[in-house]
Amino acid sequence: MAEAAQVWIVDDDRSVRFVLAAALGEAGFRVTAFADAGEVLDALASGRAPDLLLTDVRMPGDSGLVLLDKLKAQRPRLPVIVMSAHTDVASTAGAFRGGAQEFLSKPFDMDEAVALVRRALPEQSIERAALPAVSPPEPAQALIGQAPAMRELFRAIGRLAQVPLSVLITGETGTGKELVARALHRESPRASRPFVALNTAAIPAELLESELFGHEAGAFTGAHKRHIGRFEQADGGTLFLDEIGDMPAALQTRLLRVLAEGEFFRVGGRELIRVDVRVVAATHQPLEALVEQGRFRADLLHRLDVVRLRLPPLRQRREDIPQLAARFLAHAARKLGVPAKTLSAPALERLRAHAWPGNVRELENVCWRLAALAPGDTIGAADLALAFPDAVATDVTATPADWTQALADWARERLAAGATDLHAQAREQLDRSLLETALERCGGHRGDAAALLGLSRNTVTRKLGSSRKRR
Ligand SMILES: Nc1ncnc2c1ncn2[C@@H]1O[C@H](COP(=O)(O)OP(=O)(O)OP(=O)(O)O)[C@@H](O)[C@H]1O
Repeated sequence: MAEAAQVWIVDDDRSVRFVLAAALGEAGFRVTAFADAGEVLDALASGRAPDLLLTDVRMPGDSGLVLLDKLKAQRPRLPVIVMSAHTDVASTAGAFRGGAQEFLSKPFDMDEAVALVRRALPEQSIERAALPAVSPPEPAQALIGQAPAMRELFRAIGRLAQVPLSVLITGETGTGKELVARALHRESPRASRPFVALNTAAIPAELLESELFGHEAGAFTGAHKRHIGRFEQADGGTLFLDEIGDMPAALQTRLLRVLAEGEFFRVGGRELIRVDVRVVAATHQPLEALVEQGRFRADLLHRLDVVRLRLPPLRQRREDIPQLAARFLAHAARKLGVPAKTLSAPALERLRAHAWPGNVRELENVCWRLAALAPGDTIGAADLALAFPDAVATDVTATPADWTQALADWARERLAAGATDLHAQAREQLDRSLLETALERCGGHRGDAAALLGLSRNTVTRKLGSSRKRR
């Protein structure tokens, strides 16, 4: 039987201990609360240990930061979340420098606190916390992939995690770039230090510099307090820069310098900050093309792109769809508290045929909708309409964009060349491709091929006859 992850809370405020313990207990964690640092050290000395510890800063006796120091000396890999109403520099920067995984400012929202605990826990313990004892072990965020390209990728992650080289991850949106970056971190000697992610495209250009490098109080209008940037937060760990192609030019120059020198000033600051950060960048854009257009610095590309990992789009690894869908359906059912559903063979076949412009994220969303909306235990092909709400996507067997485009190009060319029999030609080719593919899949069995295509056996026989005659 899998055990829930152990979370320890240290706070001298009894009401904080109470509400946190209740929320975390409800989320499936086993929680022990302590009123001061001394109690925690005693418990550790007696051989007990948590999977994660949440500590207040100001407490009678040892402060949370002193406790953090002592804990890190004994258990360097233990994730610690420091919480405080004092979001001043001494507390936040001290917490991160001391090796805290996260900082939680009080007062906090309980959902936020639970989410932070989930994020900070090592994957294995999340798995233990999130799963009811009867479920098969299934890591919440593990990368799934049987396709050859994915297996090759996993091997590369294993090798690359050990060396501190910069990695550039490329792939369409939703292919799992962030998951790969997290895996690189988790498997690396930096695993006990923070993984910090920043989506360059999601932050307004004027705030990006201070988000990355921090700022001093009064550095600009509105900068009331000192702010510790992502580079500093990630010290000793990994900084994941998503959508790096969207970084403004001036900041590219600054980033390049910081990567070369490993040190920087906060915005408006005079203190030179040195950090040890492994940068993993990701992009869905062709950076070489951006370099040619003068929108991305070639020297920055070379610095980030020491090793490149390419994530194939889902439509090029359709063999992974059944396993991914099963995982997402099971996960969604657990989270929604509904019975787990499975996909019928025709439904799965249709999912395999879909073009997946949104890749794994799109599949994940579809599975969540099916888990919530499909009426029975088995999801039939007709139920898929529930998960593809807009008109274009409703029919998941709709022609994939790549060949309709090719067809349109072909038609344009032929029409320009004066052809007048396009429809007959295209239809014959369409019939032939569909029939051959379906027959190949069914080992030549016409009845099965007809069922797969949604045609009668007689129609298939007739079409085969006419297509053979014409060839
Ligand atoms: N191979 C995989 N196995 C399991 N889950 C995956 C896999 N790839 C992606 N996912 C899931 O799909 C979703 C999208 O993945 P992720 O955010 O890593 O993609 P991304 O390429 O970084 O997207 P974007 O380019 O939009 O930032 C996440 O919920 C992730 O957990």
